[in-house]
Amino acid sequence: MSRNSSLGPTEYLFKILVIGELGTGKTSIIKRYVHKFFSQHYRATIGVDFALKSLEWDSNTVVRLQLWDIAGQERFGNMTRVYYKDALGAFVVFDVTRPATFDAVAKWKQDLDAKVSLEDGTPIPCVLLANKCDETKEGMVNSVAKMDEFCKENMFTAWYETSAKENVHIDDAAKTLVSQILKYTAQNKPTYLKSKGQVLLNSVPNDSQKGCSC
Ligand SMILES: Nc1nc2c(ncn2[C@@H]2O[C@H](COP(=O)(O)OP(=O)(O)OP(=O)(O)O)[C@@H](O)[C@H]2O)c(=O)[nH]1
Repeated sequence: MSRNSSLGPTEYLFKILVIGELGTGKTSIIKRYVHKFFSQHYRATIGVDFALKSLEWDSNTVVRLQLWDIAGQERFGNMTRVYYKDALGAFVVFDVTRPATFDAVAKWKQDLDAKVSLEDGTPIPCVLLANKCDETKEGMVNSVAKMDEFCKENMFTAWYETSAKENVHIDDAAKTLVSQILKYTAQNKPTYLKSKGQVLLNSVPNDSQKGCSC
């Protein structure tokens, strides 16, 4: 593998939130993505849980995702502002077999956008996950056109039908989210990374940025 510097690849650490109603599959999606594992057993998350996923993005870039698995019941608590602080991306998850969980998506997104934003005031990149697609033969509760429109109205970067059980589209959704964050960080480095408290390790110095950018 070729490296463009003796300093090694640039390493990013991104804080990513996973939010949505109770039992929609947030923990299961993270377990599938990070540990390649699925369990039917349901144990509600209390407060928040964490997982770390490392991605060799390309030969010059390593991305570490710090995944914050936030309990569904937290929408009614007063800790979300604390949990959301300095997040650079988010997934909002709903359960395609329970329309009420889709009805709550806009509330989660509004709560998110009210409490965290990018330096320029725009919402952080956020991907909507229509989870448990393995359980619906007819497909989505909503049509593709309706989902596209909903995402536009609510400023989601993209949406995917996912299944933690059968490992459908989880990697794709994560790639979309990470590429959106990288696009933003590439345009706003280094002040953005500094101000958000992100770790940028082994950064390749350029003319305007000598030495450590941490
Ligand atoms: N069929 C199917 N079941 C799933 C899928 N994802 C999760 N489940 C099941 O749904 C239940 C809830 O999943 P969790 O991952 O614990 O849900 P959660 O969103 O983390 O729940 P809270 O911690 O309460 O917010 C569990 O019984 C899982 O096995 C999926 O893609 N397909």
